[in-house]
Amino acid sequence: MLATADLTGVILAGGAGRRMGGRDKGLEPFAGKPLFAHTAMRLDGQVAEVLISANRNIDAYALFGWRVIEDAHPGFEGPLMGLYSALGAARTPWLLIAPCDTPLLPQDLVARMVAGLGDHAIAVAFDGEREHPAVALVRTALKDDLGAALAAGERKLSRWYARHGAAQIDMADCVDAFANLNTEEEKHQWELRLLNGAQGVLP
Ligand SMILES: Nc1nc2c(ncn2[C@@H]2O[C@H](COP(=O)(O)OP(=O)(O)OP(=O)(O)O)[C@@H](O)[C@H]2O)c(=O)[nH]1
Ligand SMILES: [Mg+2]
Repeated sequence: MLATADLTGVILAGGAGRRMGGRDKGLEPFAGKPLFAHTAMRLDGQVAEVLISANRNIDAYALFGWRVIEDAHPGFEGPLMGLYSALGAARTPWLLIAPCDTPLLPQDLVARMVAGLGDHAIAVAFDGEREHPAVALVRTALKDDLGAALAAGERKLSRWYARHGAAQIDMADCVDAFANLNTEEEKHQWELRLLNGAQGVLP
């Protein structure tokens, strides 16, 4: 069984945020703090190190104290590029990625992902209906394999996972945990829901 010391947590915050007016989504205020900090704080303490995968406003992200990793190839190539860059920066044999815009991920995310990994090299979260490829546990040794896939044009997380026979981690009991705030409207709706009684969901 993997221990805290074996894991690096990575918050993917390097996207273009097109559906949020092109703004840096991770830095958008949400329920009192920047969106990315919700997930980063949740992982902190459950992993050896938290990394922030970002491509803009590096100084603003760095203010929070976590190491910031820029994509190896700039140009908003997608989350697979963020994963590749983080695999190169990690000092542990395993990496757990999570998006910057899912502030409600379960408190015990790390334990759940680790428990369901088995002897796979990748585990991906599953909400009972669909997979969430940006919530995954990945073996750091796959870096070169991913580098070759990227060089061959691959840009889709799920397609690269499929090559390695990823384990599915069933989280059907907490579908709301995967609430994904892509637009200003979604962010607003979730802020209202939390204010109207869902407090306690957030740390
Ligand atoms: N490091 C890195 N992360 C990325 C990149 N593109 C997307 N992501 C992250 O991957 C996760 C899922 O991406 P999306 O929800 O599509 O976010 P986005 O690309 O910023 O938003 P849209 O432009 O509206 O699609 C988010 O946490 C993004 O920050 C990238 O090129 N590099
Ligand atoms: Mg996108």
